Amino acid sequence: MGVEIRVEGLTKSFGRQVIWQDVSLSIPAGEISVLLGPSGTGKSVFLKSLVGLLKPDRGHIYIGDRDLPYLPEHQLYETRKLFGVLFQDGALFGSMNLFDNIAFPLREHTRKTEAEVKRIVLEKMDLVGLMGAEGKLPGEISGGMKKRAGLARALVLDPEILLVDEPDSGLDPVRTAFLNQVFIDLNAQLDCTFLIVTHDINTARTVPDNIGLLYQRHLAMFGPREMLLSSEEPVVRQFLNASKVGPIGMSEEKDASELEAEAKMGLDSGKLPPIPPQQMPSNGLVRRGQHAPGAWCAAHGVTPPPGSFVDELGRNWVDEWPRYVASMQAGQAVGAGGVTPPGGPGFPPPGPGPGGAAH
Ligand SMILES: Nc1ncnc2c1ncn2[C@@H]1O[C@H](COP(=O)(O)OP(=O)(O)OP(=O)(O)O)[C@@H](O)[C@H]1O
Repeated sequence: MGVEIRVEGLTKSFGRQVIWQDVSLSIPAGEISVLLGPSGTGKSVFLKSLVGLLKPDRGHIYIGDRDLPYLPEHQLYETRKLFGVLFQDGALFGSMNLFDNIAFPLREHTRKTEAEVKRIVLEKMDLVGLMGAEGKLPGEISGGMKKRAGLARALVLDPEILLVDEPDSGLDPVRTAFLNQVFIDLNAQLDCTFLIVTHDINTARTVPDNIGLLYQRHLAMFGPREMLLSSEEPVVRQFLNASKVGPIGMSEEKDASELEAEAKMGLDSGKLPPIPPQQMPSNGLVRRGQHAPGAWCAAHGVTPPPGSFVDELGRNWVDEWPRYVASMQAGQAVGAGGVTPPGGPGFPPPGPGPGGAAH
């Protein structure tokens, strides 16, 4: 089922440079969370701290009852086995083919036979859509395939937590969309908590169950996707809508006179854009963290902007969702008499679980 990561009062600096301070949040077990923030706000430092590669100045990172920064070396080593990490470039060994790259952690950290190694590696390669590429070298494959190979390797020890650093870096929008679909499908099939650091606003708006935003050495906000997408908080609003108008400027923060000038010019239309439907697993499985579209807004008395939860075919998924779930529960294949996901493969319907309880 994945495990919860509970962070309390975490602070990190390098020399006199404070990266972030007093960061507290709970990353829910089994769900997908995304961490956003302007460049240089310390997102990668946060990931590295979670996995114990960097030591915070103070604060706690609880995985169950283990407080990671204060574990003795041998317990830290054991606890790290709960994590799979996908680094930006996949971090593959250039001289090894994909099979050996993916098999590496199994051969290093377990006593599995070569037959077992082969079964597990092929299973993970299948999960990320890389069957048939076992013999390729990293230099012979595309950037998207490298990321998927790195992902297969991150999954090979069946982690409870998957940390992903900027999966979209160096990928075109189509490859990014494909990789996002892989994350959604994996999260539906595996018992694993996902934390993805990204700059890609489209990913942040459509993939996660929860969003966090680092800004000016603090965690500006962390919570359910719909909460942040309907937030009027200026930094959150500007970042999630990729707007030039707001407190974030070229050099991270704008001064008061710039903000006043923007306000005078009335550059901000005052309207939030619609909340897009959340991406759905392509195999029709319902993910643990998914909730009925609009459930959070309804539970918290928030009126979503007009057009929220309407797909590009004009269907309102607040209404369509119960029919979709019913067709899944009746065992109908997607599209075969049930409700068809919008846009076909690669852009499945929004989703939540039956009952759609809010966070
Ligand atoms: N090992 C280190 N020693 C000293 N400073 C570091 C170290 N690692 C990171 N930093 C500094 O910490 C700050 C945050 O870096 P980090 O890479 O975490 O930012 P980021 O939010 O991931 O940025 P981006 O979105 O551009 O990747 C930067 O100023 C960086 O130079």
